[in-house]
Amino acid sequence: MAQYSLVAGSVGLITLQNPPVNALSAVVRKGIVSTFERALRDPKVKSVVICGQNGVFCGGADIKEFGTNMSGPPLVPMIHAIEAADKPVVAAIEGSALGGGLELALGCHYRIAHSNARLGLPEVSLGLLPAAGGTQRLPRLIGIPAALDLITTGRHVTAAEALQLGIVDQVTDHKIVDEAVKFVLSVAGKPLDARRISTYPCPPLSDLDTVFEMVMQKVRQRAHGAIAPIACVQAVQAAATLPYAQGMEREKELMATLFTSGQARSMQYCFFAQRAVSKWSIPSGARWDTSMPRPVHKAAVIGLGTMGRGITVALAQTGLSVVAVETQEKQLMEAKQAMPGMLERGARRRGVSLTLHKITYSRDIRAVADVDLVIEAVFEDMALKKKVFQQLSDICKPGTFLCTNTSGLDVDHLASQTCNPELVVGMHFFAPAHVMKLLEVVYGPRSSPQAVATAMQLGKKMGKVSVAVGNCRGFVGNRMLKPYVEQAFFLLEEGATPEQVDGALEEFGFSMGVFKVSDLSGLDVGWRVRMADGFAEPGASSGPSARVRQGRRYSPLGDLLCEQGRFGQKTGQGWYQYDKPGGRVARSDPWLHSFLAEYRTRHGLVARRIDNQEVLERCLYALINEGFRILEDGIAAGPEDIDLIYVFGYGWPRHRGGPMFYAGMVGLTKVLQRLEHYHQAHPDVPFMQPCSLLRRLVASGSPPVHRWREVIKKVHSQL
Ligand SMILES: CCCCCCC/C=C/C(=O)SCCNC(=O)CCNC(=O)[C@H](O)C(C)(C)COP(=O)(O)OP(=O)(O)OC[C@H]1O[C@@H](n2cnc3c(N)ncnc32)[C@H](O)[C@@H]1OP(=O)(O)O
Repeated sequence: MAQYSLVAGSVGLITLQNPPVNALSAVVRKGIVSTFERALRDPKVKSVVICGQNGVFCGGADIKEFGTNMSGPPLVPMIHAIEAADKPVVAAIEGSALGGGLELALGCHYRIAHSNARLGLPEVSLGLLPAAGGTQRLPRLIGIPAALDLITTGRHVTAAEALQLGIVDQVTDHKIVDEAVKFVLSVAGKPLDARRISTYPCPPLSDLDTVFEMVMQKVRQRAHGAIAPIACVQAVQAAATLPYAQGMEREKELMATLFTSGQARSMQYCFFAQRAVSKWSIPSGARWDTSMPRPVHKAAVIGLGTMGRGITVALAQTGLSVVAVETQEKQLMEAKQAMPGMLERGARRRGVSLTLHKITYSRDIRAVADVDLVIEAVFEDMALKKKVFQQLSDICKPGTFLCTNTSGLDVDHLASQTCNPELVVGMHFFAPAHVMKLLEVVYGPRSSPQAVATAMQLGKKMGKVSVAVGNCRGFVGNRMLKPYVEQAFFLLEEGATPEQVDGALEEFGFSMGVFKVSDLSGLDVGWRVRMADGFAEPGASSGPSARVRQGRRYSPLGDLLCEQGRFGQKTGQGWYQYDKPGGRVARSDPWLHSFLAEYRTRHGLVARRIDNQEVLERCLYALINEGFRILEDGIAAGPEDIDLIYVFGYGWPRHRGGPMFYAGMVGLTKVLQRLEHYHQAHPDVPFMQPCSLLRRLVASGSPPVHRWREVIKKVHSQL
C-alpha cells in the first residue's frame, strides 16, 4: 500500500509500504494512484514527495506478479500522471531505486538521493526491459551512450555516480525525507515544463547509425543468445529516433515479446532460486535460520597456486586479515608479485580502496596459529592434503574452522585427519576465485551446523553465491561434468569435431564449449582425476581394450592428448592450437583432425554425420540425468541448488535457467524418452540410463520444478 500524510503544512508525503523492498505490487500501485489524486485535489497541498518505508525507495515491479494475471492500475499511465501534474513532485531515494522504482522516480520532477542509494534498471537480468518508460526517459535525461550502458547491463550505480550522470539532482547524507521536503519547498512555484523528461529531446549524437550498429554487435556477442539485451538496444534506438509517444509504443511492443518468453521465465526463476539457496538446510536438520555462524576476522590460505591466490585476494577484498602461506620459495615470490596487481584491478573495478595491507605472507604453516578459519588450497592430492590437515589440527587455536578447496576429494576423509572433524567443511571456489561468483560449501557427515553456517556466511560476505552441497566425488558441479565431458569424447569418436561440439554448445548459450573450457583449465586436470579413479592408465590408451574400462565404454582420447604433452592453452596445444604457450585464441588444428581420423581407423570406428541436436541432447541430457541422481542421493537439496551451480560456476546460460529448470522447459517426458533412446543405442554407457527419480517425476505427471521437492521427499522416505 501507500501511506499518505501532510507535512510542513503544504507537502503531500506518499510513503510506499510493501516490505521488504516496497515492490510495486497491485496494491501499492493502487495506493500511489489514490494518494496522488488526493494530493492533487487538496488545495492545501502545493507539492508532493514520494518515498519508501524502512530505508528503501522501491525494488521495482513485483516480480512475483509476473507469472500471474496482473490486475490493478498499470505503471505507465500512473507515471505519466505524476509527470503531468502541475504540483512539483520529488522522489526521495534511499536504499534501492531499481527497475520500476527508478522509472517511477524518472516520472517525478526532481530526484534526491541519500548517499547510500543504489539506482539501476536491472530488468535485462530478468529477461525484460524497463517498460515503464525507462528506455525512453533515461536516454533523454543522461544521453544515449550512458543509458545504453545502464539498460543493457542492468548494473546498479551509486548515488555519487547517479549525480555525476545526471540521474539525480542532489545527494545528501541527511534524513532523506527531511531533505526532500526542504527541497520541494524551495522549488515551489517554479515552472515545471522543463522538468518533464518525456518532453526532452534525446541529446544529439553524431553518426547515430554507426553507434547503434557497434553497440548492437557488442551486445549480441555478450548476450550468447539472450534476447532481452537486444530488445533493450532496440528500445533505446526508438528513443533516439522517434518522438516520445511512438518510442513508448515501441517499448511496449518489445516488452510484449519478452514478457511471455521462456527466457524471461528462466531468468526470473534464477532470481528467486538465488534467494532460495541462501535459505539452506541439510539432512542433519541444520538450517540457515537456526544455525548461528561464528564471526571470522582473520583467515588463512594454505598454498598460493592459482586457486590460493584468488581465494586470498577475495578474502582481502572482503576486508579480512589474511595469512597467506606457501612453503615453496619460488611459488611464494611469484604470488607476492602477482597478487598486488589482482587486488589493484579488483579495487579499480569495484571503485573501492586497496586492501594490500590485509595480507601477510609466510613460508611457515605455524603462522596460522591464531586465525579463525583456514582454507587449504594445496595441490589436488589426497596424501598432501591429509598431511596439511593433520598439521592444521595441531597448530590452530581451538575452534578454528578448517576448510578445503578440493574440487572433488572426500571432505570427510580429510576431516578424519583432525581432532575436531565437526570444524571441517569444503569451500570449493571456482577459478579465478576472486572473480567467479560460485562457492560450493561442502558438508560432511560430521560437519557441525555452525561450520556450515560460517562458511555460507563468509561466502556471502565475499559476494559469492554460496550453495550447500553434500560430500561425494566431484560434489555437484564436477560430478555432473563427468557424463557431459564423456559424451563429448564419444561424439568425437563417432565423427564429430571439437569445433562442431563447441559450436553447438556455444549456440545453445554457453560462453565456451566443452573443449575450449578443457583447453583453458588444462587437459591434465581431468587426466589426473581419471587416473585417480582407475580409468586412465599409462600405456593402456592404445591397446585393444583401450575403449572399455571397468566394464563400460571409455574414451581414452583425452589421455592420449595428455600423453603427447598437449595440455591445452598452457602448452599451446590441446583440442585446438594456440599461437604460443599461454595463448588465448583457439584455432582449428589440422593435426587434431588427422589424429582423430587415425584413431577411428585404428579402432574400427566409422565416422558418421552427427547433427547439432544430437550433440546437445547427448551432452546436456547426460549432465541433467546425473543432476537427477544427485537429487535422488540428497547431495543437493533441490533443483535450484544445481541450477545456480551451473549458471554461476559452469557458464550455463542464465536465460536457460540452469540444467534442471531447462529439463522442465523441454519436458521431462521428452528428456526421459531421449535418454532411453540413447541408452538403448549405447547400453555400455551407464550415465545414459535414466535415473529413477526422473522416471518418478514423469510418472507423477511432470510437476513444475518448484514442486519436485515433494516427489524427492517421497523417494527419500521410501529409501
Ligand atoms: C506488462 C507489464 C509491464 C510491467 C512494467 C515493468 C517495468 C518494470 C519492471 C521491473 O521493475 S522488474 C523488477 C526490477 N527490480 C529488480 O530486479 C530488483 C530485484 N531485487 C533486488 O535486486 C534486491 O532484492 C534488492 C532490492 C537490491 C534488495 O536486496 P537484498 O539483498 O536486501 O534483499 P533480497 O534478499 O534480494 O530480497 C529480499 C526479499 O525481497 C524479494 N524481492 C526483491 N525484489 C523484489 C521485487 N522486485 N519483486 C518481488 N520481490 C522482490 C526477494 O525475493 C526476497 O524475498 P524472500 O526471499 O525474502 O522471500
